[in-house]
Amino acid sequence: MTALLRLAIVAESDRYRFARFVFEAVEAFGASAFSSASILVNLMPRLREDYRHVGARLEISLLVIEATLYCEWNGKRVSICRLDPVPDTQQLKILSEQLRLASESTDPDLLVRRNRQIEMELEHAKVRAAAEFAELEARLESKKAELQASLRAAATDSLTGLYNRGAYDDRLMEAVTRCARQQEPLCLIMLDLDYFKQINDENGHQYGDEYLKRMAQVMREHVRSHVDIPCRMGGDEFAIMVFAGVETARRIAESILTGMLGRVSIGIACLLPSDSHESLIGRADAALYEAKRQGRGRVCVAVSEHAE
Ligand SMILES: Nc1nc2c(ncn2[C@@H]2O[C@H](COP(=O)(O)OP(=O)(O)OP(=O)(O)O)[C@@H](O)[C@H]2O)c(=O)[nH]1
Repeated sequence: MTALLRLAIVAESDRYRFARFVFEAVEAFGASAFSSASILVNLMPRLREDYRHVGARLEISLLVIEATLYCEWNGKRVSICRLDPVPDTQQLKILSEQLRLASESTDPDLLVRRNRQIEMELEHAKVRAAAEFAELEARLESKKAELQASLRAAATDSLTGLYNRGAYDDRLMEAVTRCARQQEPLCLIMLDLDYFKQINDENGHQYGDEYLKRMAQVMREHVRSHVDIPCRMGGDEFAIMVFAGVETARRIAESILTGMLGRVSIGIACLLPSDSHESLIGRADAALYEAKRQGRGRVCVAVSEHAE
């Protein structure tokens, strides 16, 4: 006995599919299509009855037993036609494979199962992709944070937390260019602690460090946060970019002087239309030098500055 085809009848239309496969087999064996058709005509209502009786699913097979093609379901067997010549094993194998492929490609049960499988795989792929995306995003965020932290570190003086010399140079260049183009006020305040060497020598380097930190704190307290830019140039030298006129800069400088108990010399220069950033630094430096020269602990404004 060779089973050529097993099919599940789960919908009315499956009976017709089965009939089509029977005809394919009859044709392949070169048997009489006419007599097979008349048998099928009688068979179809019986299948419908039995399908309705079982309710949901009727398993049906197409078999070759010796020289006869049969249809079998629910323990019932109906002969479709005699096969002459008797097909050999190879022929049966090829036909059975053909029918299997044809029935699988349209088997509603299989299609539903395949769809479910595809849906499940898609769902898994979606979940996997979402997880991978979230992980990628988290990695990107942490890289971004790392990058921002290292950029901040590169621009920050580690002792005081103020901008360092490199950042000061960049920011001043930008500020001069922008303020000159937009005709906005910019003052540069240069500050240098008085007798800091002596403070260090008398109290130790660690005390000196704390003193530098104190200076940074006083500067922060008196500049306008998120507007003006305080920096540590190196050693006991500091600077502030003040985005305002000379009177505001002077007020800030006086407050810092008071905050440091009069022990800092301060020079101020304001941006002139003819200024480059070097000439602005030069005049602020000269004003600071003048403050030192006059005896320290004071604020000097560069000579060419106008009042606000
Ligand atoms: N504690 C400490 N000292 C520093 C640091 N950087 C520089 N110094 C010291 O700061 C001192 C600066 O001395 P000077 O340039 O002579 O300045 P000064 O003693 O304030 O003199 P005047 O500015 O003329 O009043 C030196 O002794 C440096 O060693 C630092 O990060 N920490």
